[in-house]
Amino acid sequence: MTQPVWTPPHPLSLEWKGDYLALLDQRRLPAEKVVLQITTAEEVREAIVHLAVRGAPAIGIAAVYGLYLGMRNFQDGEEDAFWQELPRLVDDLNAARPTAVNLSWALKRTAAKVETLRSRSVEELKAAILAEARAIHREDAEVCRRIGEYALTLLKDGMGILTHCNAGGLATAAYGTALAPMYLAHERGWKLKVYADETRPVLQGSRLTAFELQQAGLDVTLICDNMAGAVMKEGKVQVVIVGTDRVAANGDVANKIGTYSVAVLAKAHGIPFYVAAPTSSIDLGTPTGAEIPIEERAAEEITCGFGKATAPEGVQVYNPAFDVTPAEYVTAIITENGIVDPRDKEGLRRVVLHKQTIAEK
Ligand SMILES: CSC[C@H]1O[C@H](OP(=O)(O)O)[C@H](O)[C@@H]1O
Repeated sequence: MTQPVWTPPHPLSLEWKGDYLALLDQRRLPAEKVVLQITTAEEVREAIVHLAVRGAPAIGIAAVYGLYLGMRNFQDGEEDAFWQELPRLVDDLNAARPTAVNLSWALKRTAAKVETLRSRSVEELKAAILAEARAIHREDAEVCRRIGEYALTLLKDGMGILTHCNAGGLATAAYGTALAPMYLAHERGWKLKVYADETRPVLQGSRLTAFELQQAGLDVTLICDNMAGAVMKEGKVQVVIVGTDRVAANGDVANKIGTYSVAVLAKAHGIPFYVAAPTSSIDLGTPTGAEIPIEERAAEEITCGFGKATAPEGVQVYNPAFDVTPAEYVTAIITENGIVDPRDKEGLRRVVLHKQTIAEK
């Protein structure tokens, strides 16, 4: 099993068990902790599509384990069939969700690694896929810790912090991105007061962020999304920190729907708005936020959330799962290689191409 660099104080989103992938089914949280035993690529794809596993880094990690699970039945001597199936399966897993660039980043990284071994046996190729999955999994925990360390330099003991959606341990291998500084601050005895937006329609904030932080003993207050402006106006919040699914080359940020509204409110109240972003979420190949594909999800997430009808039958619904916050509303992007102004294109390139990236250590 891949051990994260540190053991977070809550259930892990995913664990490799040697011959299957254990996924904490996040659709059942917070009421039930159900662990799925995943043994096929199709099961991984379904888990990503239906948010049993979610969060940009976590779906990238899960997808590469899925690639291994989908290729592991090939035998030596079946090299032609192996090389025919690999790109098809990469594309199939990559199509599970369009917005989080970590999904394609993890799959492309693994496919590129395996490509360098084209002359090897099927057994060696399969071993290389699994080794890359475990490396990406392991690196994520270290990346999150470093994001937490940098983010902590922007926070002060006693601050009120608002966050949106879940960019915590349940969205990553261990500690999370936006939540990483909160866990580190807690370990250092700081008293931060976290305001978690419930984050309609799938409620990642109330079901996951509030769950994680409460489990860890942190001071978390749950609010409805439409209360974010009020808590800012009342002086309860001194900083906002969120995760991201994709940062474009010009610093525009795609994140859970509602993030743009929070960013505009933060700007209106003179509150710093930070985005915690592993460099695997920074996509220099996408020029601006306008080119980031925004996933639209089923109307039922809004009209019949968690099985209770709350809208008239047949009503028209618009359900984009993400929105784009223009760089001008982002105070800074916090990565594992440093803190950068989103409008500093050279700065974004620098942190992404940083010689000290975890992968190159
Ligand atoms: C560090 S996770 C980033 C991102 O992923 C979440 O989306 P979803 O729950 O739909 O996978 C949310 O946008 C988080 O901020």
